[in-house]
Amino acid sequence: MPKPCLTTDELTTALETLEGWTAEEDGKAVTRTFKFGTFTQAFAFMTAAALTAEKMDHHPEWFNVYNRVDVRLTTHDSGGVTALDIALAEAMNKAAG
Ligand SMILES: C[C@H](O)[C@H](O)[C@H]1CNC2=NC(N)=NC(=O)C2=N1
Repeated sequence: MPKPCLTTDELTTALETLEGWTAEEDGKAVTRTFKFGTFTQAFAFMTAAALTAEKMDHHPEWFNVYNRVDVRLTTHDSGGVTALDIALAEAMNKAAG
């Protein structure tokens, strides 16, 4: 059974405490760009985040160039943002330090 998508109000509230993340215009995903000092730091972040994502069975869409990691989170099974995306976004913020 897929998780329910957050309502617009729930998403707005969640984003208030989620540093750096914004909702896409249609509210179907949340995004953040992480910047690091070096490629090694960016890749270390991706490695830590990947292990967490695998444990959660919830996986990011992301794009890396040198020290930048663009992340998009959505729950494909539900067709929008769910509590799982918020939990993974929080974990990624912690992993980024
Ligand atoms: C079968 C497996 O549990 C599902 O495909 C999981 C895997 N990771 C996932 N990740 C994301 N972002 N959304 C999903 O709906 C999703 N579903």
